[in-house]
Amino acid sequence: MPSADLSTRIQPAATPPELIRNFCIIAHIDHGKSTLADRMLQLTGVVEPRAMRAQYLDRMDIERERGITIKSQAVRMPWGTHEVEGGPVVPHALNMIDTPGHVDFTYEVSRSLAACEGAVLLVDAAQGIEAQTLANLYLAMENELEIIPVLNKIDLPAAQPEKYAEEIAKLVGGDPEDVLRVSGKTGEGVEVLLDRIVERVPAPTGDADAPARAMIFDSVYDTYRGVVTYVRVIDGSLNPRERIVMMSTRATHELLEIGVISPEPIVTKGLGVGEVGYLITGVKDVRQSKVGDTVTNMAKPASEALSGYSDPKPMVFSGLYPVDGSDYPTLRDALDKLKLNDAALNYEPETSVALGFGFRVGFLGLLHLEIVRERLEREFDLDLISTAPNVVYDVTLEDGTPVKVTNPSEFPGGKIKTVSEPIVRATILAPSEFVGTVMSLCNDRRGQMNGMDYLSEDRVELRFTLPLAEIVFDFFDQLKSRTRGYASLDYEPSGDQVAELVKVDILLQGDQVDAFSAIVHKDKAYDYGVMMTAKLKEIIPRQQFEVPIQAAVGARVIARETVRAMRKDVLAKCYGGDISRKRKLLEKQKEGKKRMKNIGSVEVPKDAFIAALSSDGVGGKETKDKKK
Ligand SMILES: Nc1nc2c(ncn2[C@@H]2O[C@H](COP(=O)(O)OP(=O)(O)OP(=O)(O)O)[C@@H](O)[C@H]2O)c(=O)[nH]1
Repeated sequence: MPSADLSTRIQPAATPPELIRNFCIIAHIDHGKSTLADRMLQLTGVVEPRAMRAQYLDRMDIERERGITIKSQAVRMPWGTHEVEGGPVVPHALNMIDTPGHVDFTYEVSRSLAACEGAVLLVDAAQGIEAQTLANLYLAMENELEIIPVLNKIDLPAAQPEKYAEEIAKLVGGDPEDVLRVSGKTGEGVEVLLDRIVERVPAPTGDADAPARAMIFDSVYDTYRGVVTYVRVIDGSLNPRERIVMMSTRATHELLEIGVISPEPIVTKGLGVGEVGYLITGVKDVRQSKVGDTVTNMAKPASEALSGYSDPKPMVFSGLYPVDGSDYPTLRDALDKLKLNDAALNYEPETSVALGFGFRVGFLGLLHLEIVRERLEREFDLDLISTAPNVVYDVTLEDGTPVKVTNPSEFPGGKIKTVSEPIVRATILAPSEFVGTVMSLCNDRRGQMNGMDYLSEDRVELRFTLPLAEIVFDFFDQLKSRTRGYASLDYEPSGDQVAELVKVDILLQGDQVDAFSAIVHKDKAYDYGVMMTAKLKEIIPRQQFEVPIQAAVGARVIARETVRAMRKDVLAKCYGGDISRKRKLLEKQKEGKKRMKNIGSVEVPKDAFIAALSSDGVGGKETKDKKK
């Protein structure tokens, strides 16, 4: 991360709070947040034109390639001037906190918002408001941030700033004229936006003499320096060489280095009220420096932590197996390494009859799954199979024992009282002509409608409660294809709900194949059984004997297909001749086959498993779509 020459640039401690403006940019994926951030870095002079590169703040390769922001970053930029009485004229310090836009990372977004006083609501002038903009806007409003509405990409011929300014004004209140118009690409209007931030975003307030309290809004593992923790100081100050305490775990560390990012790290003599910067304590694992936690001073500790800390909870599970079994140790090491930088990732070893040794991994959502998988494959050169993603079920047995099921094969076979599944509150935005389509899709997925609002004449916001399990598979793809790409989706967890769920097993020649088991709603068990048996019939090669493929719920078979046996042409040598001779040969063949059926076992090539389980294309579509 920091280069040696930069870390030796020492800045004086603590900027006075009245000169600080902490803000973030909230936007739907692709509406141009990173591009706008680039222009701001350039205009404020923190990045020299020759050092500029696109998406300056997105450090991870994967972020840059896919053009998405995964980890938030905070950067300090000088802007405007302020006369200190009797003193010099000094610029304001604008701290821009970049937030990830995707629903999987909502928790990180909400922590970043809590570190700001203002939010730039950035909307693509050719697209209008989308579901993620709405979700993040509501979060910002809950945090009582000053909202600065901005339309971006006004240079596009398809831009309709008038129309969308109305939409935005209706949503956040105020005059459509008040909505700024900028182009992150050409830089038009960006200076006005920076001035507006200084003018409208309130300066931070806090008690400089109180015990130190700083909120962690991000922590990143760096190979050379250990964990770099990003904080926003609320009260008091943090200074080098002090011992600090993480309030949720009571763990203590020494502050080895403290500084601000602008946009490379610059060491400072401390961080005061309202300031945003980074801490280095030499810890090696981001779990010791958790997002949302409060940092205080050990010598003079705060009595109460800042509110709102929660552990990230994995929502979606999938089995990850190396295609080549001998890669298992590499996969284990790779997961250990990724975990250093991803507090939300968790995994346990797992074995599967079909796939061998692997791990059951918990993710925040599908995009998270895809990113982890891609990083494993790319950074550690692994070839992986991932099983179809599933959610976590809470099963209660008849005797009252609770069982947590993160893998369909763990679903208890005995007497079950109830099964509950996670549900989400989903917001879908679509042009009004697609209202019927969206409703019927959500109905198919066991959704319940909670309400609907017109944002403008032709755009509607629909709200549903849906089981998470119905969304994790191909919901987003379906939504996009049925609305010709116009709908957008966002959702947040909303507790658990009891549902009639059953486990469907797949049997090959009577043997259960664990990797294909699935937990589905009882009304959909039959469809799943038929779909899976048909798919397997296609990919399992013919054997010397007949192979039945069955789908079963408990002991009841609900679907069946058969892979016919290969038939050797035993009559090949009989030219003409007696019919009874032919019959005799065929009878003999039949006998032989019967015997084989008993002794034979099905040989299924691993490729067939991979094809049947392939979850390629599940999730992360948003990011793929945008590449087109
Ligand atoms: N014409 C035009 N294109 C823009 C403008 N701003 C951004 N873009 C383009 O829009 C696309 C998305 O921009 P990004 O800045 O990567 O979007 P983002 O919102 O940061 O995306 P995430 O980081 O994934 O949230 C890129 O292809 C940009 O070149 C603009 O003002 N005008």
